[in-house]
Amino acid sequence: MPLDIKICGLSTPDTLAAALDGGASHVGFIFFAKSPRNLMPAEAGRLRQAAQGRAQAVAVTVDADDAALDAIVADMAPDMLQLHGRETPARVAEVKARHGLPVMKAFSIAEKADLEKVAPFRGVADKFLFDAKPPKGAELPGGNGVSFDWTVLAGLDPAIDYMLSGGLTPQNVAEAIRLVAPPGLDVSSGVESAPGVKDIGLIAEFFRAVRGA
Ligand SMILES: O=C(O)c1ccccc1N[C@@H]1O[C@H](COP(=O)(O)O)[C@@H](O)[C@H]1O
Repeated sequence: MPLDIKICGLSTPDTLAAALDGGASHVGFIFFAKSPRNLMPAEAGRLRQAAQGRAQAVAVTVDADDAALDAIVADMAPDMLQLHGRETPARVAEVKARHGLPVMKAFSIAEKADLEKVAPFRGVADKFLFDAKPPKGAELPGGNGVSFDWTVLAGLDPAIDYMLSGGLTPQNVAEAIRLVAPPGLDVSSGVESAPGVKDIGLIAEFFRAVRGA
């Protein structure tokens, strides 16, 4: 099965084009005011048009209420919603029913025991994203460029469809693939020259590293 690759936190047409030309299966747009990658829904809606028919456009939200999600869905028309906060299984089910869109639920992982949090979401969320726990005092629940011990994913039920995330870079992605052979990868900070500033060269380097793995 081909490896899913999501380039997340895109905010310009040229870096989005680099992600699509590189072969991204998913492109992510952030809706979180404290993030340097934050977009307004209409802005993401204009950008995401280039991804139509080429990659899944993912709206990344954090404990968003119905009004915020309504605006994102109306103005951006995402293919998928990523819920990156403390959403419960009931809330995930509610969001799916309200918007009729697939949901990727994110989890913060540090040790094997953290994977037990996934069970109540199986059959509710369509996909999972395993990210590192944010560093103490961090403003963002994700997009911190921090990795976790990927080996905790070894032995995970192969029926769990997930993206490995957190601190991936062109330098370490081959090692992540070698260690856990994840079905998908998600990168943001690792393809930036500064927080929130995606770099076309680093995006291309990331795809080269994945292909060479
Ligand atoms: O990237 C952000 O600013 C962000 C904000 C709020 C929730 C999630 C966010 N990003 C997600 O975290 C992963 C990992 O990022 P990184 O590669 O470690 O920088 C990113 O791909 C988004 O899915």
